[in-house]
Amino acid sequence: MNVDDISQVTVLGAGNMGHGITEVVAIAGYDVVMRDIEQDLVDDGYESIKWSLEKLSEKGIVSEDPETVLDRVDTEVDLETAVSDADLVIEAAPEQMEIKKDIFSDLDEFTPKDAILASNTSSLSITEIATATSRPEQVVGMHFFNPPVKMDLVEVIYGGETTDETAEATYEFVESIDKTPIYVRKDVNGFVVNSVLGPFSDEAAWMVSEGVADIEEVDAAMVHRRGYPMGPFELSDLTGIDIGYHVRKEAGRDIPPIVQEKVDAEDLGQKTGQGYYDYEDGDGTTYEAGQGEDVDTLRIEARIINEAARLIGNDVATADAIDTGMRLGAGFPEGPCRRGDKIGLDAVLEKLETLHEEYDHERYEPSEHLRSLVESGKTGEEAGEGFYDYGGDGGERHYSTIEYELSEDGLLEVTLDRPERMNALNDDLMDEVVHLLDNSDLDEVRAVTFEGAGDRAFSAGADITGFAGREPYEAAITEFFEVVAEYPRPTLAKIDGFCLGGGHELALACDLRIATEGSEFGFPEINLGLLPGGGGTQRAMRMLSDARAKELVFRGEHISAERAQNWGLINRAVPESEFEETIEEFLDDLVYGAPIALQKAKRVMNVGRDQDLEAGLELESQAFGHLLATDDMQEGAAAFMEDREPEFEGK
Ligand SMILES: C/C=C/C(=O)SCCNC(=O)CCNC(=O)[C@H](O)C(C)(C)COP(=O)(O)OP(=O)(O)OC[C@H]1O[C@@H](n2cnc3c(N)ncnc32)[C@H](O)[C@@H]1OP(=O)(O)O
Repeated sequence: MNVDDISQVTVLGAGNMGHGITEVVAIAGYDVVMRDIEQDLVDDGYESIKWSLEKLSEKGIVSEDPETVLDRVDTEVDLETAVSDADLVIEAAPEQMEIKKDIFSDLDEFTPKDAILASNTSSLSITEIATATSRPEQVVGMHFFNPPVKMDLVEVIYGGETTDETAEATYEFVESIDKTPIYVRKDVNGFVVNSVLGPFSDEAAWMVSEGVADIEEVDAAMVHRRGYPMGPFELSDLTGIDIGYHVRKEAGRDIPPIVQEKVDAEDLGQKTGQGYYDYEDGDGTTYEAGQGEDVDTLRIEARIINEAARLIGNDVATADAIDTGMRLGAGFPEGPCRRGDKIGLDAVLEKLETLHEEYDHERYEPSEHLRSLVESGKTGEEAGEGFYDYGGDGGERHYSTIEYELSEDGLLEVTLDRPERMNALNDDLMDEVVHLLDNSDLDEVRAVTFEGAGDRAFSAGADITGFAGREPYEAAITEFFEVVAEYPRPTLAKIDGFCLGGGHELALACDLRIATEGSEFGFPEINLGLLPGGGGTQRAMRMLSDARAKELVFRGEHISAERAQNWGLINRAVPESEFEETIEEFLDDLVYGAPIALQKAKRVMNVGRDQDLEAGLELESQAFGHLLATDDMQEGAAAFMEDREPEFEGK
């Protein structure tokens, strides 16, 4: 079976995961049967899909109308009828091995022989589930995150017998429903995301149990100093303290005393009203920025990074897969491998060794892979190589927050690739764009486009989670915008969705801007007690009237693409259906236009704008004179005379 053979999908289970997966698959255009054991359950699931589709449609996230999507969803109670035509079955039944095995045994009997049988389990062994069938090579893990409609990640897990063909078809199917798959190549407990997440809460709990920090301090430090979306205790309260407790018990791991205390008292988190924080009489979390200045956050991060290294060393997943998984599945600001490379793997190893010596416990035992990286001098970004290659020793630099492609015609397409954060600009992303542009070969590049990954945003601005703990002297971010603005080739921003704050400033640093009609523009910085610090105040004043520029900056409101076009902030606002075509038309002129003339025109216009007319005219005149002597000018004139398209070579 390969992905093109998949047209009919059945989802087993109409609960939160089941109906969410059904909805995602139907939105992508597949026919889906959603099955549960009782009609009431199926009806509730169907209603939930309907409600959710209406919301997504109101927000413009789903363009088809809800009824059309719902037409692709059938509901069923009888298992045999539900799966008899299925090419792919995704089981999302309760997390009990016996239930799963019964289902898979029935699936083996009722589904077509070549159907792929996937389980959405988050904690059970795929290998064991597969033993209930006579075709374990077609059984695979397909772990969605909750809620499937919002969460972009799906872990594709190999069971002991899963073939590459099955895993690849599943991986490609996940891509076809607009989700991001990562391979988990061995059926390890917790797969990737939960394995790496384990030490986050575990080490925090040991630290508090030992009295080296308190709960609020640890949560504040991890959120406000290290940029995690939640503190470890806050997260445990959300997921349920008993869940982590049972995972440790089943894996035979020691239980930190503070966890044992909470479980004994049945204070299990939000669901019982009381956990590490009080949700019944209190307002939940009580930590604040500024607390936890002395917390040793490396203790927690070293264990996370060590776990990631262990997975890589055991061939469970690549560094890239782990980092993607932790960003998309757990909301980490950056993956543990990338973070480890920044901290320095030698420092991480040293921390683990010190802890190991102090506590003599296996949880601090450095993994073989981490040791071997450090021993071979691959200690991270500063050394030029760690988990990733940073271009040390002539290697090619790995980019983790952007993607790019350079076509043969010379179009360099740059994608801001942090869709889970609306492509917010963090230090890595800005650094990677600067590195890419600084190292590009101008003989090969004729024009550059910037766009955002995903379907929600060009970019929602600078990454707000990275602001905490920043010193004023670290705030100089203009280099990034200036490198874009001064790049000697024409640049074009392809804007589809939110274009805010620093994202808006990036768009303004480009020469041209084309947007879909539904896009929104704004400088919301004022609402954060900031001002646009990436050139926005200055560029807006030069591009717009005073009144309009100040309206944008002072009010912090969004404006529509139509208004942005009327104000002259963007070149075109077009319906989504005309977006790519309009861009093609522009790029045709930029990519095949006379490169030196375009370069000179850009420079003269940018530099001349900030000078008086006389100086500007002087610049223009010098550039004009220079162009008269180029081969391109000869070619342009000859093509005109011969009534043909010119072929400029940039000479
Ligand atoms: C020098 C430059 C300075 C600046 O640029 S300062 C930043 C200026 N920008 C902003 O203030 C915009 C902040 N973002 C928003 O207002 C909203 O988002 C939107 C209106 C863009 C969209 O709202 P909705 O549709 O409700 O989505 P959602 O749940 O808020 O966002 C989805 C995920 O994206 C993360 N995110 C959005 N913008 C940023 C950002 N600028 N920095 C870091 N993360 C951001 C969110 O937190 C969330 O993430 P999760 O799903 O984990 O909760």
